[in-house]
Amino acid sequence: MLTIRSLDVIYGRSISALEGVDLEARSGRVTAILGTNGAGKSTLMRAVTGVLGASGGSVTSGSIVFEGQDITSAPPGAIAAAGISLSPEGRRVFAGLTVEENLRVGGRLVDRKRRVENYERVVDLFPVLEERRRQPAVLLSGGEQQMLAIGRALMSSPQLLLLDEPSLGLAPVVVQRIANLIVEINRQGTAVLLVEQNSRMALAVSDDAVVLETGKVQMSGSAADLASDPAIQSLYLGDAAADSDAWGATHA
Ligand SMILES: Nc1ncnc2c1ncn2[C@@H]1O[C@H](COP(=O)(O)OP(=O)(O)OP(=O)(O)O)[C@@H](O)[C@H]1O
Repeated sequence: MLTIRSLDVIYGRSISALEGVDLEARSGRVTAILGTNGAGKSTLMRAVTGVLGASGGSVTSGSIVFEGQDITSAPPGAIAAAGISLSPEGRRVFAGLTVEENLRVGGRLVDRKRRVENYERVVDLFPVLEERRRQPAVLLSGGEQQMLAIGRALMSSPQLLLLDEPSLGLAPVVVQRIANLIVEINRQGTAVLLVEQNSRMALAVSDDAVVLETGKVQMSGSAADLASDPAIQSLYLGDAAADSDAWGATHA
């Protein structure tokens, strides 16, 4: 579905952020990208969604192909139209707009009939958004804003949903809910590419996983294999995470 080959990204003239990155996100699956601060996860998200230029980055070699279409240098609108949608890090809902208006913005690229269907799907997944639909997004809790950000991304009927740090800053019980919802969204047929510092949660909901370190892929494979790998356990699923709670939700 999404195939990234030998991708190199730099910021400015020479700051290397990604080097020779290979990644495959398959249809029907959840793929996790793990890595500590500065590993290159956000850079990869920017490259896939076509917004690298806005932060001074550029692809210097390699390719990003989605459903057979080369999107390596495509503008963000074309990438969205091709079927990729992002729920950004830090949620970034439109604080002054109501919940319903936020969702409508997410559905602006699809026709009215599809928009109504997608709205029904979103409020089925997140009933609280229907209850709060006339309230400004700023009044929602952190977890509800995360649900709104994911819901807004789903409004464009993506084939591939990108989730950038959906657990960031949320309480463990809310992280658990978000994790369950990721599984449900995937079960309904949407492929998911999940960027997470909360490795425990990410590996629990994913089929496949890639570990990035200083811009390079250190390891990739099935999430189950990675979760049982001693190096991953000590580096990403270590005691600090295990002590905090089942989902290691203190990574923010
Ligand atoms: N706009 C930018 N200009 C210059 N360097 C940047 C820029 N954005 C990121 N970098 C550098 O690129 C590298 C990868 O950063 P990136 O933000 O992609 O990592 P990350 O894994 O997403 O980390 P985090 O979880 O902290 O967001 C880092 O060395 C970072 O300092």
